[in-house]
Amino acid sequence: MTEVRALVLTGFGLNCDWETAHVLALAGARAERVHLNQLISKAKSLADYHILVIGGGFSWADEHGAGVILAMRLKYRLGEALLSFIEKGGLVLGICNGFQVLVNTGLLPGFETGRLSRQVALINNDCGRFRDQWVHCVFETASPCVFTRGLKAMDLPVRHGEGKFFAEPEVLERLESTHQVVLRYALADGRPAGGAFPENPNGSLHDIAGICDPTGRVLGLMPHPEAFHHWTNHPDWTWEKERCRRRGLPRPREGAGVQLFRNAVDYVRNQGAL
Ligand SMILES: NC(=O)CC[C@H](N)C(=O)O
Repeated sequence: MTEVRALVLTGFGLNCDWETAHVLALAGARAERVHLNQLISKAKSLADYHILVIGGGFSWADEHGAGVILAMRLKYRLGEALLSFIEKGGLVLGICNGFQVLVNTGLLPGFETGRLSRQVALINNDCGRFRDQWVHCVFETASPCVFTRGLKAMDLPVRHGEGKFFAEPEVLERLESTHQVVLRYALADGRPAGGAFPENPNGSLHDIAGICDPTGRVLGLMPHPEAFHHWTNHPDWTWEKERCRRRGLPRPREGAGVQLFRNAVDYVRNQGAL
């Protein structure tokens, strides 16, 4: 089978690229860490990949707002290449700082295809502090998102200072009606958090933790699926071990976050895009 090629962006303070490349490899892709300047100088081309991941970190130290400067670099130096990558069926995943970047470029929510203008924002957490914790996430099954097909719920870590999802009421309404809301922060029983802290760690409107574009091929989310690649990453893993022992069940094969990347790899394979 021909390989699925994923580009993991690096440089200027992005700092989750090794984990992200690792989990993409677990999911069956050939992942390559590529510096932003390699793309800008044309030493590397987006057109040679199927999946682009902009991961977490502190690009340009969050100056001028998290993800703003990287978004401007991408928009003005690689805007056309990005739009044509998406139009031709490429997948884009923005995790945390990467989500902030996608929002600041306008690629998310991407209402007007082919236009790069911002429509929503990720702003300072309501609690006024950086939050580093695990959250319960529930997925919207009606969403067109290709990364989250078949997913219902999972716990994932968040670590951010600017994660509050904000949009004007009419934009929120549009996101809801087009099912572009992909995942929400939830209570332990799976109901959306209803703004409750700390289940909703930042005060995001509608408990929104991630959205996609109308095609479902561009996803951005604040939680870090790459940081739940092994089942022992979860803070309750010793409980899980005991539960499996008592019930005679096998231990989990991997962390729940891997499935999101496997869905992307499977999507590329099934599209025959190879
Ligand atoms: N983990 C991250 O990517 C953090 C994103 C950004 N630096 C923030 O604090 O909001």
